[in-house]
Amino acid sequence: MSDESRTFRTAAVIPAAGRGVRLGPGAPKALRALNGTPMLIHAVRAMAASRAVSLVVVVAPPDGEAEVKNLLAEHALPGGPPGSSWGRTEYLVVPGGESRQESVRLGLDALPPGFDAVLVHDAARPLVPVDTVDAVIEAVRDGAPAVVPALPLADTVKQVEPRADGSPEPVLATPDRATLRAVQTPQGFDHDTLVRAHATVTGSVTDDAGMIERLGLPVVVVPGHEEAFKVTRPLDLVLAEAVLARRRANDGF
Ligand SMILES: Nc1ccn([C@@H]2O[C@H](COP(=O)(O)OP(=O)(O)OP(=O)(O)O)[C@@H](O)[C@H]2O)c(=O)n1
Ligand SMILES: C[C@](O)(CO)[C@H](O)COP(=O)(O)O
Repeated sequence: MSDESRTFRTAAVIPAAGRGVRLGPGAPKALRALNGTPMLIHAVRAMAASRAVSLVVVVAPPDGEAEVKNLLAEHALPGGPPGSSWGRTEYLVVPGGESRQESVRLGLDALPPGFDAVLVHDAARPLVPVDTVDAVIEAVRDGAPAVVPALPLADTVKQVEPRADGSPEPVLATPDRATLRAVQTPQGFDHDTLVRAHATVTGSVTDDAGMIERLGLPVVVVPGHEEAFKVTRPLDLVLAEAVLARRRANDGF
């Protein structure tokens, strides 16, 4: 990182308030364990691993704020426990909302003044490598108002006419796969632009960059990473454990 990076302040907001319905019954998804450690802690460590990130705001399940604070205090984190000011990275916990969008806005509301850039990172993407995090920050620092990491698609994609009754869905079109990307997080934003988007854009979106698109501002893509996949369904847990086992074998971590 250049000298300039010392004056460019970046915070990370981690929405972690979802239930994880698609993962099946159990604790809220972010609190479920991967290799014995809550998914959320992996995600927090992934953000704090970047030297550019000086504050991590965790948006907890609405009834899980105290539990999340305890988890952050119990697990080793770069910069020390929540509230500590002696370390490089500080941590805050706030309660989340009904939707991902609302949870992100509540996390943004908790940010103290003085941040240039904000990352928004799903707790459900616990294994994103630090190089991907840094690539996103770098592109924001270079002037992009919004940056998303993304990967080309491995499958052919069909546009269909959805059928709620379970009957076969008619195919309407086959979009050119070369122009499509599967979008991941952390997504990175100019701070003021993201705050404006959350204050003014109405209607639901599935990612924060979608709000910037609705403002008519540019969003750019940097390469994502296979290990930044989202833990959504039960098989994703198996994959995440396998990735961690491979890291342990390779790095002794
Ligand atoms: N009200 C919500 C809903 C989701 N999220 C967070 O948004 C991220 C991405 O959402 P997703 O993977 O869809 O999580 P869930 O909403 O928990 O999953 P599901 O739709 O299966 O319930 C997750 O880290 C999740 O905790 C959130 O903070 N607040
Ligand atoms: C933000 C996101 O992870 C980017 O791929 C995704 O849009 C979240 O969507 P979900 O339907 O809430 O999983």
